[in-house]
Amino acid sequence: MSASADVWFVIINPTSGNGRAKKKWPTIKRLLVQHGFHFKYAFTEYPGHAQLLVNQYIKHNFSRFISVGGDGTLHGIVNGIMTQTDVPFANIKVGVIPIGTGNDWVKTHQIPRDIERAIQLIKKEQCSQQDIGKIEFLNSELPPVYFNNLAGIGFDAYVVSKVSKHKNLGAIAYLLAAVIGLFSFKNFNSKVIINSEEISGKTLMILIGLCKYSGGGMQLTHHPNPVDGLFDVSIVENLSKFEILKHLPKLFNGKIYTVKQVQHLKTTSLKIYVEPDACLLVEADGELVGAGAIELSLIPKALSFYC
Ligand SMILES: Nc1ncnc2c1ncn2[C@@H]1O[C@H](COP(=O)(O)OP(=O)(O)OP(=O)(O)O)[C@@H](O)[C@H]1O
Repeated sequence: MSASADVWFVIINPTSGNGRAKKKWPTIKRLLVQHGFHFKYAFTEYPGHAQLLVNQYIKHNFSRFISVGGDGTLHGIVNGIMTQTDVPFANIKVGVIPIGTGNDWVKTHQIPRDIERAIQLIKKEQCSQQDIGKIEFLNSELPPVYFNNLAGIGFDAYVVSKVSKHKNLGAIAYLLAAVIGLFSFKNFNSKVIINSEEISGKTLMILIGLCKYSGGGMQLTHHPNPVDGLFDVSIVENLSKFEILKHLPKLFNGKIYTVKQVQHLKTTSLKIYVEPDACLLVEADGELVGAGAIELSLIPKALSFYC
């Protein structure tokens, strides 16, 4: 393979946006050529493939990647960069053409949903560095997972496990899965070690945010900032189903901090212990990544994005 730092590598997830990425690829390819990009490309063939492609192509000197897909595709690319040891993370740059279902990460960075405008933005080659989160599983052999948007344990991960069958409905799928999920999810006991403090009790979910939006436009943490070197943590205590439904609009309008059963904290690291038998799922950037107790740490301004 010809190695070149000047050639872009484009990763397309054909399933993103309910198949829209595959349909739109001929248009995207034509626009990339029109805008003067020299690139190689590959379609992901299975979940997890984006990470392997990035691992592999970094070895061949590629340092500029473009994600054509949604938050899950970008998550794979981020993990491909963070799990390789050939090149310093800071030398790799990522652009995004958002064509997924939720497209939550791009909202924080105001990356246009319009394909040509997204390409023009990448073409400007102006980068911003962003904090990246690392999740380590305390009671299993699973490898660490990195995230660029938001991670969570409990109800939100349960929703992620249910959302795929509704994705044909677009971003509303997350809300629908949340409402349906309410009737089968059971709150759990947790212990969070954060800023030398221990917070224990019955919990609905714990969210660890870097960027503002998740779940198709929900705002689940208070004032997250992807460049401040801090996680914005929401510990959502024992809300009943009725209370969740009552507060539903606050998940979208940024007023979650007004709900008294939600504690907000900022930190660079935390540990979350949960009942071992509850088998609580963990999600990162809308992808299911594991289950059980976790430790999270923040890597300041680890990655550069065209935005
Ligand atoms: N060829 C493939 N077949 C099946 N799944 C794939 C394939 N390639 C990638 N995937 C998986 O598809 C999932 C969804 O991708 P992605 O998140 O980009 O799209 P989306 O779900 O439509 O958008 P969003 O996450 O923004 O709502 C990811 O978990 C990814 O690992």
